[in-house]
Amino acid sequence: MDYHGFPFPQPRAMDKPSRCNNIVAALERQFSAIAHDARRRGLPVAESVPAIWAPWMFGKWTVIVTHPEDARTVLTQGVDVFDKPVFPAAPLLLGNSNIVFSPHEDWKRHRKVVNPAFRRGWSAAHFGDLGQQLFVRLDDAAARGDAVDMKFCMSRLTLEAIAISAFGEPFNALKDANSPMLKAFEAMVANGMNPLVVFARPIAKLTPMWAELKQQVDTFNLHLLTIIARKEAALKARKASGQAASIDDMDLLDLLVDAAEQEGDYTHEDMRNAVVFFLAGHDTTTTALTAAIYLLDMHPEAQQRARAEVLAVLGCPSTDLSAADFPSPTSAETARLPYLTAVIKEAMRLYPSIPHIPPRVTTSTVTLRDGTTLPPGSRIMVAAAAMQRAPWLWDRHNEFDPDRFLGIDADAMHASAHDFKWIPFGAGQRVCLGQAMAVMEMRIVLAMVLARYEWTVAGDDEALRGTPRTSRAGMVQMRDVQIMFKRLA
Ligand code: HEM
Repeated sequence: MDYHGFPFPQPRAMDKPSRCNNIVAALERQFSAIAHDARRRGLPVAESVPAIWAPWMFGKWTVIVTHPEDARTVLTQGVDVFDKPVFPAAPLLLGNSNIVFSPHEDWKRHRKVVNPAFRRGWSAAHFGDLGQQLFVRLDDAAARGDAVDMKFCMSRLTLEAIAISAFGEPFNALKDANSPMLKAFEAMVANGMNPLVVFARPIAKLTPMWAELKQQVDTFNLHLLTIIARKEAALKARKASGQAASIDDMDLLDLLVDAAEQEGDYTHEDMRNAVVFFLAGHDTTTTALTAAIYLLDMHPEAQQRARAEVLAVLGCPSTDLSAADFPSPTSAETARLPYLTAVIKEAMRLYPSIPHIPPRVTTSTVTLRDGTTLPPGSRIMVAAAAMQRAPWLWDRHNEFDPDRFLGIDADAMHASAHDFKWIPFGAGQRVCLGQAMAVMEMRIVLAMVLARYEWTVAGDDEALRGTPRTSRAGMVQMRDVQIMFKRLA
């Protein structure tokens, strides 16, 4: 079958994403609508998740693949076959050039500068400290018998993780609800990620929200520029005193400042776009952590098994210890938690934070697994969410079963270890840069929570029935997951 940009069935009856609360239901409805439309046109239809289909998205036909072999082709071929197109996601927040959405040529510049910060590993103690800060909130809620909004708590924690680990500056997101940096960030993101702003900018520009958003971006940038100015002054002072700055002592923002200082082709504007790291690493990790906590309640035997593994590694710390004295796993200890790691992988399989890997565009003619030929300039996306729940790829595809990952090297988070059917972090050259950070953060925080509490889901009705609400648009976010924590005896 040849694809020249028009003969694919347009899923006219497709649900509008904004009306779907649940990603599984949304995907099922989308696929059945597409299948119905294709059958009406006499086209062959796969009986479950289609391996390839092409809806009309953002003003263009977009080929979507859900077969692991096609995923491998799309994500691992070089720039001479696939590139990332300029994808104007949240341009007001991210500017026109950034590491996540820029095409190859521009991306290389960004990646070269930030690579060292992500290569040298992360401080387990930082994440342990965040776990202790989280305990203060959870202890308090447990003592009062209050439910905790899990997404809210995890969202604060993951924001703080990036602020400290990558930028060396706390937001105080867990400690201080009125932290200026936190408030500026949350206000900016709420408007900046609004579907109207992301998908229908010309209309958004006509609304008061646009002016408000511009104001919020300015406020956040001002905070960021203040930090940058401090870093620049420190760098200059260090150089003036003849001390060479070692890359090992520099955080992500130090590296960006240094690159801008050395001029080259790295600019102040690029540096300010560092906000992309907050956006890339914050909601994504929040969803994975919230999903894991939720699923561990719905499956008490898995919660107990994960806890037993953690306690064996941590040596059964007394639950009477204060939050500040509670131990956290070291980096080496996190590598001894295979079952917990399998739980994280299974949570990310069922609720991938990024359901469709950002689009690629063909730079030469490409033939897909079933013989479909795509001419240069075709837009294509890999549907991670659909693939990770496809019944023809997974046994009991909608069930939570961490054991399915135990036969695989526990640390293997790359797609090739899973034959490309598990790809929550993407794959190939543009694979998630923050993967190692996110995995370490999730293992440490979940291990600490398991060692101090047991928990149950409280409300809402859909969550109690096993289908927590998830938000729409481009990312999966868990909503209304209310949890009651109880300190372990
Ligand atoms: C569970 C957490 C996370 C998930 C599921 C996730 C997922 C992803 C995915 C699917 C991509 C796109 C890959 C592609 O286009 O092929 C990506 C890219 C990226 N992520 Fe993550 N991410 C997570 C956490 C983080 C964190 C904590 C950071 C940094 C603080 C981060 C930074 C990035 C960056 C910089 C890119 C662009 C990489 C490039 O193109 O060179 N991510 N992530």
